[in-house]
Amino acid sequence: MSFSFRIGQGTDVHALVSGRPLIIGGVRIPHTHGLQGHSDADVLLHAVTDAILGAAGLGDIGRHFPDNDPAYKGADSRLLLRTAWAKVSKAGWRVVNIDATVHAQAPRIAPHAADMAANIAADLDISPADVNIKGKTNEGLGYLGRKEGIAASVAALIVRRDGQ
Ligand SMILES: Nc1ccn([C@@H]2O[C@H](COP(=O)(O)O)[C@@H](O)[C@H]2O)c(=O)n1
Ligand SMILES: C[C@@]1(CO)OP(=O)(O)OP(=O)(O)OC[C@H]1O
Repeated sequence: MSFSFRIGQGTDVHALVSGRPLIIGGVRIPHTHGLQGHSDADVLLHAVTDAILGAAGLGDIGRHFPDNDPAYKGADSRLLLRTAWAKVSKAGWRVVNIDATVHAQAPRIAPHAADMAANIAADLDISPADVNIKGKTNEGLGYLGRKEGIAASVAALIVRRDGQ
């Protein structure tokens, strides 16, 4: 029996604005500002979605959920992630692990990392132990350091038994 492994990577960035809730990894975090976007602007889930789609060779989030489609206005990004995962798993893939970094000068990510990992693991049908979430400041530098936005970068490894 042989297996094929593929890696994918995803990145995303959204602007921080007042008057929006801050939702990262499906966790609503009390904060002065939230992320702007067509959907709920969950920067981490968008990067995870791109990473699994990329690993499977299925394009990107905008191809599957166009940001000019009214259907996705205010969309819950967990639903988008689950929909993308359904397409990837239909092609026979399983996720081995997810490693993610949220680039945020503020707020702190560490207190919420376990809840974010639990959400992502539930949506990808894996164990929370296979999802690692890290927070990093930008050391005050650039647009991230000025708290004008939050970015995320994600690596995903997927596996499929050959012949499927
Ligand atoms: N938004 C953030 C930023 C950082 N952390 C935690 O602090 C550690 C040090 O971060 P530096 O950017 O100063 O290297 C980092 O490893 C995280 O544990 C965080 O939780 N949230
Ligand atoms: C999530 C989608 C959904 O329309 O919109 P946004 O919330 O604007 O997010 P972005 O990462 O800029 O683009 C991807 C889109 O698919």
